[in-house]
Amino acid sequence: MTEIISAIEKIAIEIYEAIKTKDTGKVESQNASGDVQVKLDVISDEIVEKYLLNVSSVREIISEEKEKPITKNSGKYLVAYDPLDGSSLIDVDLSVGSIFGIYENDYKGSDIKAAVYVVYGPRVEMVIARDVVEMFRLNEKTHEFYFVKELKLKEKGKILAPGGTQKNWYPFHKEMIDNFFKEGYRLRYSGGMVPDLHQILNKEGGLFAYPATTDKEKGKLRKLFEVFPFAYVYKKAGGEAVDGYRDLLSLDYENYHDTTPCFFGSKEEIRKVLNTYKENK
Ligand SMILES: O=P(O)(O)OC[C@H]1O[C@](O)(COP(=O)(O)O)[C@@H](O)[C@@H]1O
Ligand SMILES: [Mg+2]
Ligand SMILES: [Mg+2]
Repeated sequence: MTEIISAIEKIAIEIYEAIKTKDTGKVESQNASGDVQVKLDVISDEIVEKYLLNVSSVREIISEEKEKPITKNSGKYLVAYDPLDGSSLIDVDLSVGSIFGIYENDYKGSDIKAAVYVVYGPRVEMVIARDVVEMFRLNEKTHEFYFVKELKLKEKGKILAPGGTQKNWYPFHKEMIDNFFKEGYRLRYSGGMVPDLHQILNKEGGLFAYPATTDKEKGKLRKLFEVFPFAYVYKKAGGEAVDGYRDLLSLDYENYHDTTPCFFGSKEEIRKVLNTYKENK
């Protein structure tokens, strides 16, 4: 596992360099989810592949940007990754990220054994979730990551990241979100999953929601590359992560690019989500 983490450190430094220097334009191609790709999606994916395929303990990798996995004939771990999450935000200079789920045997929620994400913002920060959740920061002079703090969620927070197109929210979901705001929660949503979830962890509580909507019954965020890794991080940080009804890490998948509605947050906020969804099943 440590050789995977040191590979991700090198990946983060190289992607950060690419973000600062490369063209943010779009390419003709689309990824496996049908998203239009920006050049940096492709460049970032190539950087991840270059390093991860050279790690002896990695047997297989699969990218959000590719249809199928790349398999070697030895190694213990499977890595599912989003090389550049929120890439459409780069040309407005907002923070973006990379997400890595480290699995054994398969890519079900219960197969995930660790998760790592990187935030490319005013600083570069890396969060590693194993038994606990630890945050590191890049020293841009020495090119080394140094430990900053452990990330823990309190029972309840004060900020809310309500994703999805609001005109397509189910009425009961809209009422639940409105009630949080009536309780005084502050809106904190950038459209970048990584910085939005990183903010809640650093503020020690709150709720991120990307629900089922009338136009996207299964939500938008991808199980293997985005949802299971962050579910692992939030649960290890003392929070919860559900699809509205079930623990996200209890979910299986059918296709590599399956999406799911997802809620990540402090225990109290997730209890409210579960109660609301149960009443409106
Ligand atoms: O623009 P929307 O519908 O709110 O969706 C925002 C979500 O989509 C994403 O940008 C999808 O990420 P990708 O850039 O990897 O496709 C997430 O980062 C973010 O949480
Ligand atoms: Mg993504
Ligand atoms: Mg992406």
